[in-house]
Amino acid sequence: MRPSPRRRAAEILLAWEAEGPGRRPPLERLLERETAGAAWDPRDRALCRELVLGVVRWRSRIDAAVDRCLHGPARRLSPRVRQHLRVAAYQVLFLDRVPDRAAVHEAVAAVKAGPERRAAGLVNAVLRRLAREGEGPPHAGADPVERLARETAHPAWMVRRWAGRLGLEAAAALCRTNNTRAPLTLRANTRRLSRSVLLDRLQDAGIEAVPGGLAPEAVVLPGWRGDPAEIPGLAEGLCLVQDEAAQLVSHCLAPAPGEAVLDACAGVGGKTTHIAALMDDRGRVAAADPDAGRLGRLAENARRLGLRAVEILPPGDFRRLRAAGRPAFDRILVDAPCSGLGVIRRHPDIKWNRTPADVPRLAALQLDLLRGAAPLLRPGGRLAYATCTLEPEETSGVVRAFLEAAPGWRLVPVAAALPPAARRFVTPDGCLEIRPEPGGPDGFFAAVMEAPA
Ligand SMILES: C[S@@+](CC[C@H](N)C(=O)[O-])C[C@H]1O[C@@H](n2cnc3c(N)ncnc32)[C@H](O)[C@@H]1O
Repeated sequence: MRPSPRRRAAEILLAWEAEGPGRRPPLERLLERETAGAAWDPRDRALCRELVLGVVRWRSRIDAAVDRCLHGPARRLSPRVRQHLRVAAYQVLFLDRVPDRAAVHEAVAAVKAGPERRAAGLVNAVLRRLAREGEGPPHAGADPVERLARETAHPAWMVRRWAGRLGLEAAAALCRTNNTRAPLTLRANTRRLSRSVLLDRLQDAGIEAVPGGLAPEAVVLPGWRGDPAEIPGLAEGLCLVQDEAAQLVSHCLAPAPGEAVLDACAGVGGKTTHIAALMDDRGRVAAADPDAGRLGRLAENARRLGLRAVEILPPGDFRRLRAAGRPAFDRILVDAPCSGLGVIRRHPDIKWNRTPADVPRLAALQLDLLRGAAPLLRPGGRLAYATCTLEPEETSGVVRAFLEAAPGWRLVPVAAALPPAARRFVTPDGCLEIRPEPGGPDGFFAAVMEAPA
């Protein structure tokens, strides 16, 4: 039977919220798993995705609006009913293309068909009132941070952090950008074809495609709303999905053909495969990660892209290589686990999964990983550090702490390795630091350090 995107969206949200903050599975993983299979129509899959991400993006505002129509906190509702209400409320409040009555009808029918059928009348009344009255007056509290947090559906601790560092106006711009749609960006597999040939192919297939403004391999699909798996050429390995900021990180590392490179936190290999392509697939790119599932996907990606220089190490922490007496690497990339506060636009679940304690905890792990990578580098080798966050503790703070305890090491300015258009994101001390802007790349940080010769 054809799955219902609205009902499945509510089920995905229910599964995501079953755990508390910090323990919830990444929403992207749930979405992939729950919308896989031939029974799904690509448009239904895209709608389910839109609903899940939209509800999570606007979660606190949706809840406030529902509570107002409920005359009481939504907490008294069963978790399943609450998710059906949220999915319908998102459509009523934020999705113009869906008629309100269709959204209300579907939610009421879904509740009627489930174990809490007695709540169907309440769901109907709440959603009809919401459709009639909208969200109601905006929050009028005195604290500007609280007001901004409510308006943009962010946790107050995050907004306070940004407002304290950047000022209220810049924090507001960042929060608003986080609620915009991120562009879908591809990286041309330059082992197979040039960016201009990829652009021609996409345009011939009737897809709006433009060259990215920052990375030389980047192609942006501004109007793409469907399932990325449907992009022509993706399955044949002509390109892969990767944000431009992430593409710039591999350029910062500046690997050369024939070198030995370690991608210490390789994940699914977005950067591993880029590094191999930048090396003309000559030399060796060893990929390490503790997560066996991600390494399995990396193997598929490398095969699809036709890259032979990629060598996938058995799952585990790369620091064990030291005891195994592996030969030294010319370059190492530590694309470390981080709070991800620079990629909220793509992963709105990060807003509700993170806690303030994550930032110092992750900063300590990042410093450990850098210190563990340093002995694996040859004298004069280069160590690149990257995170998709802009929190100073996880970016410049880690680099500073590393360099303070590493005599003879120096920071290598990344500008020379970057295309001219990307140099506006280089900080005075030579690191890459991108703050998300509407339509632009993700938030990212990268620094390159050189070992003493
Ligand atoms: C930011 S992601 C890497 C993304 C990847 N480089 C890419 O471009 O697709 C961080 C990775 O670090 C891995 N990781 C987590 N803990 C780690 C550890 N202690 N040592 C090494 N890697 C770790 C995670 O499994 C995750 O895949």
